[in-house]
Amino acid sequence: MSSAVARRAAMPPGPRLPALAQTVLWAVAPVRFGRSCTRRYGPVFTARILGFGDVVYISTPEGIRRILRDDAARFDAAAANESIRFVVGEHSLLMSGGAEHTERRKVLMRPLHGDNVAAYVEVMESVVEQEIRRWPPGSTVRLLDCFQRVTLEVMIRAVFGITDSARLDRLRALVPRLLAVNPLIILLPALRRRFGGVGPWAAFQRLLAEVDRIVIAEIRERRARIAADPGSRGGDVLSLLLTQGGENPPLTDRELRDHMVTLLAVGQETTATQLAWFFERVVRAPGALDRVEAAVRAEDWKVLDAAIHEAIRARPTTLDIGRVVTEEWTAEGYTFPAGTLFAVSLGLLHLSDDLHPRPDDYAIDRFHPVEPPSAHFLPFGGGSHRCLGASLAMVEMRTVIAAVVRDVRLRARRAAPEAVTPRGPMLVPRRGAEVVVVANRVAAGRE
Ligand code: HEM
Repeated sequence: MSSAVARRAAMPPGPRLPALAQTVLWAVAPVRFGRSCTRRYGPVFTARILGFGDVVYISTPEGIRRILRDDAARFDAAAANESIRFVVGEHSLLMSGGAEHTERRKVLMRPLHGDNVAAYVEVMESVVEQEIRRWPPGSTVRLLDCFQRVTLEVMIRAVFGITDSARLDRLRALVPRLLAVNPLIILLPALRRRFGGVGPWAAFQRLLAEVDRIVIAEIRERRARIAADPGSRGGDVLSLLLTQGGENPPLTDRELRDHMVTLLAVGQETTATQLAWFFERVVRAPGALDRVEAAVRAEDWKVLDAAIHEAIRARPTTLDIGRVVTEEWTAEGYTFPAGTLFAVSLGLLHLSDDLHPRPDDYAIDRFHPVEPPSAHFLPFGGGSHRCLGASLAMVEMRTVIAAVVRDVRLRARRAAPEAVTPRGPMLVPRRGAEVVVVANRVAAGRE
């Protein structure tokens, strides 16, 4: 037996299909592919994905806890994020590990802390109100597009603190194109060539350069403005990063740029997509929308959070997070060599029949009044890489949902659930969460 065959024999079982066929199934319908492999081979299986090689999927609570917490020092998250280094930059939190990661995280933690985030609610309310006014009664709206606009606006104003209207307009146009980066250039480094200035890489480079110019110009101007008048500092994340005290040396323009683009890359589409899935689920589950409306009226935030958590469980925006093990590691009856790539599948954990009975049903009571054990539900990951924007995301989702259900009555455009469809790194509702606006108290022109 060759050593490659021997190594593969020692790996967890997985589909025998050729790598190309597995890659196509994984790329077209990742949730269906993951769930059918789990049913057949169990919660630890090996898939062969072109561009990545053997990928070990793991969705047991014990395995996930060990990778994210107990044995975290033996796992490298940055290596698994390598494919997006060219977007987020070398100073990004996503590109660091160990002590360097701890340092970078500390820097970003304070501005994204719950107390600061509460100050963004006013901006969020005004942004969502403006969006809702554009939904005339009787019309069909694609909520994913609407919430993309809302979360981008919140990001530009509350996180970047940009008020210059020319810059705002330009970023509004550029960012969606930047985030819709052609997945082929993420997966296939060989395509990252300029080919004489034509093709997806050259186009992406031009886009990134323009976003960088705007972000760096904003950083420089803000730095100068705050230096001239410290009282002009805003409460946004960029201003807080520019003025943080302590022993740390001030952040360079490039470091700030990488932090800001990272927040944009990981925070905007996730929240928009999760909001779209929330309504896609809630308008279809019998009684769920009424329950959410009653909770908002009664300011019963526990029920609203339960409804949000259940939507995240039932419709994850990404199926897994990547880790590369840096030394031999024994778990789940296998010994994995250093360099093994793991897909830590929070999505498959949340869809497990054993841990969440009838996982395809949307049921708010799964999370209320008693929540499932924390090892069975990790919406924002865990351990040293746990989502830094969890407070911001939860506050934003509560605020947006509360505003929508207070003023608007929605119903599903079609009874059938929308299919889960990959779009870039996100799993989105195929029709963009289409709903019909039954009534709207604030639609433009009604007063
Ligand atoms: C519903 C929305 C969101 C979900 C479901 C979500 C989920 C996650 C998950 C599962 C991770 C862990 C990744 C890992 O361990 O490798 C993560 C990391 C991260 N998230 Fe979020 N996220 C959301 C929104 C946000 C927002 C709004 C921001 C900030 C503006 C943000 C910033 C980050 C950052 C910076 C990390 C990297 C943390 C680190 O590596 O130390 N996220 N997120």
